[in-house]
Amino acid sequence: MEQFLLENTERYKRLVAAFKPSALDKKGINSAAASPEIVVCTRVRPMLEDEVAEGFPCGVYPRGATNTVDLHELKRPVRGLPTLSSSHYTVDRVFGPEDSTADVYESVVKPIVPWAWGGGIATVFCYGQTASGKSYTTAGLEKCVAESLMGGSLDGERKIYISVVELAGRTAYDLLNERKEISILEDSFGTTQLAGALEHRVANKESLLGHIEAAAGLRRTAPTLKNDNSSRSHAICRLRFENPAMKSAEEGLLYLIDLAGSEAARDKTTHDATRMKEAKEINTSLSVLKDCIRGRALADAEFYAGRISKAPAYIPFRQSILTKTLKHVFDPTSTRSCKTVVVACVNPCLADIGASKNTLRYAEMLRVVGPKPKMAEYDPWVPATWNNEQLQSWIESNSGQPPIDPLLLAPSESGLQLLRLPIPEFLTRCLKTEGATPEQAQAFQTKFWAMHVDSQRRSRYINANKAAGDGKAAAAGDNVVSRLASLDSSADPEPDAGSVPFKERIRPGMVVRWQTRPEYGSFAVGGKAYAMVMCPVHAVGERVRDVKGVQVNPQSEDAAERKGETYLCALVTPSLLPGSYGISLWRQVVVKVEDMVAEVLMEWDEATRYYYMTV
Ligand SMILES: Nc1ncnc2c1ncn2[C@@H]1O[C@H](COP(=O)(O)OP(=O)(O)OP(=O)(O)O)[C@@H](O)[C@H]1O
Repeated sequence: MEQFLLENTERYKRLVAAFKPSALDKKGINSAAASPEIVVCTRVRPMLEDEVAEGFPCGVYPRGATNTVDLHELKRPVRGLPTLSSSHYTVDRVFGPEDSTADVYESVVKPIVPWAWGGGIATVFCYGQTASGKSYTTAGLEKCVAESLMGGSLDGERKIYISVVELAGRTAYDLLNERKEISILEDSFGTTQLAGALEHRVANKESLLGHIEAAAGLRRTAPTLKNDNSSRSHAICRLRFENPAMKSAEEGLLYLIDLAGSEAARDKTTHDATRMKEAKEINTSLSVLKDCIRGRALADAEFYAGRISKAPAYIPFRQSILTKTLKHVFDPTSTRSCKTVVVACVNPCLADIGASKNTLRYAEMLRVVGPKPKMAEYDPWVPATWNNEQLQSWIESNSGQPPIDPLLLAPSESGLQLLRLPIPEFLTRCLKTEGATPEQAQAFQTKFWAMHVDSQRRSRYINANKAAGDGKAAAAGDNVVSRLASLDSSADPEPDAGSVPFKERIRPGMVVRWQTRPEYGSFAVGGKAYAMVMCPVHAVGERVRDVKGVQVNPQSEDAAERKGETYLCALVTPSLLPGSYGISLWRQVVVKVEDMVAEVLMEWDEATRYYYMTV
């Protein structure tokens, strides 16, 4: 084949020069319909000196200022002269041979770094055939990331940790610990852990780049993978950002992934049985990756289109070790917001045109055309329908005291966009308001999310009744579900509650902050104690004892005196998840009204099965 190409180079060049691109069809202009959380771009590297020296022409051409790439193959007909076969591929951004890695970084990667820094998950994949520039691009992007992270331009302080692992077949190795084999495990919370992989804290650019270089060196010189080792394994560089000001908040994650070469399985002539098996595994993992990226993009596109699906989308992330490792990027039940960039690297040399064509096809397939985002009609109970102005006004009047400054929390976001903001970033923005406390920020974030979840539940109920043809129930459902939703919170559901001091409307289920007396001192956590009112002590029988074993209602004169002023309460204590509480129904304490400091609003969260404070 190569001989045929070399013999017809001049003809090929003439045909390419005469090529007239057709007007872009639908696929060339549909970028607005693609998911806003994933950017797919193509990077066509320059021709290398040896490729030029061998006499091969270029076969891949970015089309001017568009997002389209033209690819020209030379076909050998049964009879007659060779002909040109042209195809074009459209992605979100195209980088040509003259674009540097810094250009790629500025355009598509730099915007997602603050996302990870703020507590979100950002992932960059470099995909492509062998020698297309994946490692070159990944290494360059890593340098740019190191500069951004250590340049001081990002908001606040973070502790930065790095780990680098290599996935070869079904085995994972730690590239920062002498290539020790490690396990990819799912813990009891469903989080994927790189069990045994070392994580190194990095405090400056040099140490970060030092670790990256050490990992790259180990990948290059792996004894069992001497030749084109990097093309046969995936390398995952994971940066984790811990926010010391928000210890319980979710950590930000930035993944930079140099994928294995995509063409490995086809090159049968140079591969023995082991290599062929390896190649098959690579192809499977890249194919699963494609399905996962598409699945996630589609789920995101549906979210932005305001569609409420009955069940989470099916994303086959468990089908390969690569996507299992990246579970929280792809798991449809994960509540974490992710942004993804795919750089499809292309070797433009005509000798490698078949593999380039596959790379471009793969990239194009990652661009999901989801449902068209349409702004739903404004509903004051559905945050997903709020534009920026409506969101800001809601924040101002629903965020407690002092009100959170809407310009600091949501300067330009719509309700949907704020729902997608990583939680730590939401909290950080709240705390920029003077006088706002971490408890208030947490409670407000929970309130906003609870409202979104309730609005979805309400829509499902109404849709289900509509589908069953019960219009009356659908209409009534609105009220019933609103009332039920309000009863998932400890807030007094009566409309005038706000104007009555809390001590004058104590009721079962009310949660209070209370001043512990010495006998209950150990129940205060971080200086604060919370309890849920159950009933007045005079209402309980003589056998009832409190958490300390002391009789609650001894019918003494003292207790009789305080009839109605002393309550049997259940302890409310912090639970496993950040910001969550549990109610210990059977650990009861006696609380005097005079010791109750303030009413605290708690909400039940079905998903985590814990209670959270609200405002
Ligand atoms: N944008 C570019 N500009 C200049 N040279 C490049 C560019 N991209 C890649 N190269 C060069 O091309 C060669 C192959 O690149 P690289 O090793 O990054 O490919 P790869 O896709 O990672 O290959 P493999 O899968 O075998 O690891 C290298 O010599 C690299 O320096």
